Amino acid sequence: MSTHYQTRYASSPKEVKKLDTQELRNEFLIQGLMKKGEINLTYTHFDRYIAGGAVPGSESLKLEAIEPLKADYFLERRELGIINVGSEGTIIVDGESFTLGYKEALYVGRGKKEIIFKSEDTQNPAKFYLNSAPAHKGYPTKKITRENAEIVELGALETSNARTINKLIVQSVVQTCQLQMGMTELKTGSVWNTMPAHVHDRRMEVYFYFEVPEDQAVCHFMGQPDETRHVWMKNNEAVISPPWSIHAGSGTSSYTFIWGMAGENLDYGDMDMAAIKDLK
Ligand SMILES: O=C[C@H](O)[C@@H](O)CC(=O)C(=O)O
Ligand SMILES: [Zn+2]
Repeated sequence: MSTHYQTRYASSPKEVKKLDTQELRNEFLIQGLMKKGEINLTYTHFDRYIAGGAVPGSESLKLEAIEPLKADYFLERRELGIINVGSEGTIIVDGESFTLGYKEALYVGRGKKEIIFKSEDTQNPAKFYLNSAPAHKGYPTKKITRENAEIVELGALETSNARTINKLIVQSVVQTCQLQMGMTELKTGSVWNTMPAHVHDRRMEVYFYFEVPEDQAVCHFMGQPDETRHVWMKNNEAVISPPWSIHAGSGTSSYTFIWGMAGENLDYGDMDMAAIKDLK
């Protein structure tokens, strides 16, 4: 078995308020997603969202149904979003091949039985970042690149938050049940993401940081707007954002991250903004 998983239970703002640094990290930080020759998943009890990574080495990797799904195959009652953050690789969905270059995405709908991951060059493997949510219906598989993504420029260099939001798996681009995913790239010299910050109690979210230089870090902010906490993060680490929490970050350099969310609606713009001056 090359598919591994860990479980995270959901927590309330009341308990999170009392956590120390390590306890906070144990609840929300996800490390070790990208291990060569393995699939590493985290099953969260926030909207039963799964986040993880698949890094096929010399052998291809098959996505197996992990025990908590109690399913014959992974996508029996789920949908899947994949973004490649490594070298070129191929995903074979019930015999149909989709090759993903760097930063390209694939949506796979409910009901697809066999998902296989392969790297083109096993020395420089593909790194597939995976998000999955429960699904009520099977929608067609679709590859998404920059050409068919919805791209929005936000922020300014003056406020250190100039960034490009690449909406990849969103309702204007591909039909999904509840999954939404995209990638935000910080402009050189800009370090703040998702600032001004927001919450959306209707949806949970997971951030996966990459293109963080080896000797740099991203300080991720979470918590209710008037009760924030921070989690220091390295390259290729993810962090769970409960639906009641802000999710924003500031880096010691520019970086890129993937956001993914699920819950009550598919409305990306449905956010409750937290004014910067009100943050505590
Ligand atoms: O709910 C949406 C997500 O938090 C992100 O898309 C926000 C983001 O990438 C940014 O502002 O930099
Ligand atoms: Zn958000």
